[in-house]
Amino acid sequence: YWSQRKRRAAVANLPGPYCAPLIGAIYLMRNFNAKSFLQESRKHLAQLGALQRLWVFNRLVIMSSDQEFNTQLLASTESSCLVKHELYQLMKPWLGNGLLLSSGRQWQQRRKIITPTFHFGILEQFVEVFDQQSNICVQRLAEQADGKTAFDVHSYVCAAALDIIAETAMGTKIYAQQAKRTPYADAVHDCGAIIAWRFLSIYLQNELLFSLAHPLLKLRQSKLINLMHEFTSNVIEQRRRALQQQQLNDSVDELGCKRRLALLDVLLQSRIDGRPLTNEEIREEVDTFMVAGHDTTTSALSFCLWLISRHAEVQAKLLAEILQLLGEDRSGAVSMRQLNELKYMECVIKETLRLYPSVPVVGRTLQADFKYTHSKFGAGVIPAGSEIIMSLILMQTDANYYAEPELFKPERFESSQSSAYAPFSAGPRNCVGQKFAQLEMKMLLAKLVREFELLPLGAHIEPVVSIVLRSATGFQLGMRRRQSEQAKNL
Ligand code: HEM
Repeated sequence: YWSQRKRRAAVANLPGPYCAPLIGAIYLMRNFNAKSFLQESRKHLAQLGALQRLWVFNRLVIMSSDQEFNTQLLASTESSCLVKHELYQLMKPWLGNGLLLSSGRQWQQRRKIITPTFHFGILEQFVEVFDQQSNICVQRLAEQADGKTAFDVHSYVCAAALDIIAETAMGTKIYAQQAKRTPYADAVHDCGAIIAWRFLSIYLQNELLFSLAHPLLKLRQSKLINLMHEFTSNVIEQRRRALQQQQLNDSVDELGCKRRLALLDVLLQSRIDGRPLTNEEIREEVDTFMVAGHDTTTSALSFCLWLISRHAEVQAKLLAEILQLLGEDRSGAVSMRQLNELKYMECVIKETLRLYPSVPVVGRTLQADFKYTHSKFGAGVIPAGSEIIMSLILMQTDANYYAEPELFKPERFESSQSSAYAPFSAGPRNCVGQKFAQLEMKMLLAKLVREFELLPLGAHIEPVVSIVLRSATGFQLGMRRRQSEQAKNL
């Protein structure tokens, strides 16, 4: 237990904004909304530096886009450093104790059974699904590819990403790309926007005050959550029935190898503390993975396609690599080995996630004192109970870590990688779907760029912070079908 005086003394070495008696720096939040958040945070970074302390009433908050501090905290394996920030609890009615929100023993046990379901061998089985669903995405986009009309690519990518996560991790087809509407994806979008709005307002973070001040919005949030839960319960039910009918768990593939079980199959069969997971526990994970598994990759791919459409030289280099490694035959399946060879594409994806990390900010609440060392501030201790907000987006676009940080230059990743780079977070609570996401994004990008020329048409992006990063103007671009090299030479 630290007295208020000792807590103040512990962080006296760090700069911070003016904090008024009793209320602290709460006045700063009046300028924050989804649109202004990035700009405002950049302003504070420029004024006070990458590592700051501030007080909100008696809460001590450390704001860090500092590479040294973030690296040490994220890498820590102490369980006291692995608990998510209180604000994540706003997502609890939606995601329950799924992997993203849970902590302590519960998180540890679940992470242990879930991590192997994203093992290399399983991902290899998924590549076929990535391939087929990407082909459908290409077919759908062909209708837009008139070479002159700007359109928003987000909903196309989103439907493909939804189909992919459902068919791979959940073993269930949901046909989002064939449907006229995707109510589940719309609900994710709307509910995410409400929660992100609440993140930025102190009084709305309180469940009771939110209900009293905005009863209709609270009702809407509950309805959206019910809709999403119904959807995920259906996915589970479908898979449960399929498992019962076909005994898929014992099945072997055509080479006689035992089929590796995907996430939902494992959840349906696992035992924790000697008992199977309850329906509710399974649904929490399915909710978590359905949303974390499609919304993030949709954001990354949308930004990536938009950036490629605005950088002709990057597009040309990318196309050359795709044609060299995958060839021109668009009917053949693309393998995991081929995807792994697409090294320039890897740089394009990395550079996109540097500028526009799908999860721009992550937060923790320290359960014990955290000791750090810093080249400027020396050795220090952040007291237990402090809240840590780590801005990945500010860290990755800081001129102290990157030359010309605002420019899209995939080549910067060809030689070395800065340690001020963590779009998938790092350490024990890093993204469990990182490899999955990279392969999925490579497949979609390879197919789309091989088939279409991406054209710089329509509005500029306007990044806004929701739970994942979005753009207020959407992701507008044009597309034109490429003629094959052979046809051009005739
Ligand atoms: C471009 C794509 C993606 C990005 C940039 C991304 C980023 C991240 C980040 C930054 C975190 C840490 C969050 C925090 O500390 O609060 C995280 C956690 C997580 N991600 Fe991803 N993610 C991506 C794709 C995926 C995919 C495809 C899946 C599932 C298949 C997934 C599942 C998860 C889960 C379950 C966690 C929580 C892990 C834990 O706390 O143990 N993510 N992701």
